[in-house]
Amino acid sequence: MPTSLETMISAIQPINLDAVQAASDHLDQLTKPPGSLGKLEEIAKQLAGITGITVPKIGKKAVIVMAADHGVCEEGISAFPSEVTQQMVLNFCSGGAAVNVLARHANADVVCVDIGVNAPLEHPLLYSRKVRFGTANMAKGPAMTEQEAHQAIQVGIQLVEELAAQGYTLFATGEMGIGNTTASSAILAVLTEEEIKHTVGRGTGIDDERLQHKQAVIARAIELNQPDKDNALDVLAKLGGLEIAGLTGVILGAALHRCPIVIDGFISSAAALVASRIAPLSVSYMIASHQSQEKGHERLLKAIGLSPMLHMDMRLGEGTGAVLAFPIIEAALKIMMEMATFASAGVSQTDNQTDS
Ligand SMILES: Cc1cc2ncn([C@H]3O[C@H](COP(=O)(O)O)[C@@H](O)[C@H]3O)c2cc1C
Ligand SMILES: O=C(O)c1cccnc1
Repeated sequence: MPTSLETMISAIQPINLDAVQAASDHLDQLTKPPGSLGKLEEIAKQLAGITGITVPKIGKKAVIVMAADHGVCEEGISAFPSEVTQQMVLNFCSGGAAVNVLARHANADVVCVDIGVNAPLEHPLLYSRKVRFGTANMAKGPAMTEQEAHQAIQVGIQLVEELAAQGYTLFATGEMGIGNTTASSAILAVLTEEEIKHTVGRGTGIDDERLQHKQAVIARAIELNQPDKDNALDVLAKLGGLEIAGLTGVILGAALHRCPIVIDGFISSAAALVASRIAPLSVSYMIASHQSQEKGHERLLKAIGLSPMLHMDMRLGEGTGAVLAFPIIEAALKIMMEMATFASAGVSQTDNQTDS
């Protein structure tokens, strides 16, 4: 691992357990049976631990949508052509994609990043951080060099640093890249030593025949590249995508800046799995938003140690599930701020008759 990345990773701190305890004590004073708000309480405690503040305030919110192309598309593994990636980037920039709508609903900003789209793209709202014009075809050789994977991770880390300086405190992962469920499935298979048939799904909606072909392409890519399962950076470089590497950086950057990072669907979770292997402490900064319908996502979340809060039968990516979770996260903080305590409301906290 490059020393700059090692230094950064060693700067990630564990979450503050005193703040978690203080939040837990406060929750138990509120007018409800202990633990009865379930995951809302877990989120409130996690936010306290992440920020080190019992009842933190949320500043600006952003979903970072990393976009890149995949050389493996020439194998015919998606239901859509690669050109859709660049077309969707312009759609994100003009505010018309699903994630734009849901981000507006959650009062969050969409930060769209060209980290490796296979076309020269320009738009006043686009963050141009291209590492290269798409990956190489992983079925014929490594998708990218380790140096490029590292560069893409740094793009993500630096972007979070920039946004944190502008007052953003809550982040979500999003992505766009035709072919990226292939890359994500391959990463999942290698890092968890899982059989390919359990890690590969239909992505944009391929039929049975194409699904079998997709599995065969992934098997070939793994056989050819021989990624080292104990070296997540090697796996990321050989099988990954530039947007997946960029999101790994976003997750590490959020952990470094003590900000919660909401993880979207299958592809975002592949980036989270890589982050968890490179920097295990980063997991406590992650909040899993939803369970995607993509096959393998449940396994992927389990491998990281995350439990999703929403089951919406969604399978889009872009950060759609993650921004949908923003209002729930804010609701958890409102509970901490606005609920009356047993003492202030004059509500009995114990059954005195049983006690006596
Ligand atoms: C119009 C359109 C919008 C999307 N937004 C996200 N994805 C999602 O689908 C792609 C992954 O599926 P596969 O691996 O099968 O290509 C990614 O771009 C992902 O973000 C989209 C796909 C399409 C077609
Ligand atoms: O869960 C996802 O992120 C997903 C699933 C299918 C296609 N694109 C994205």
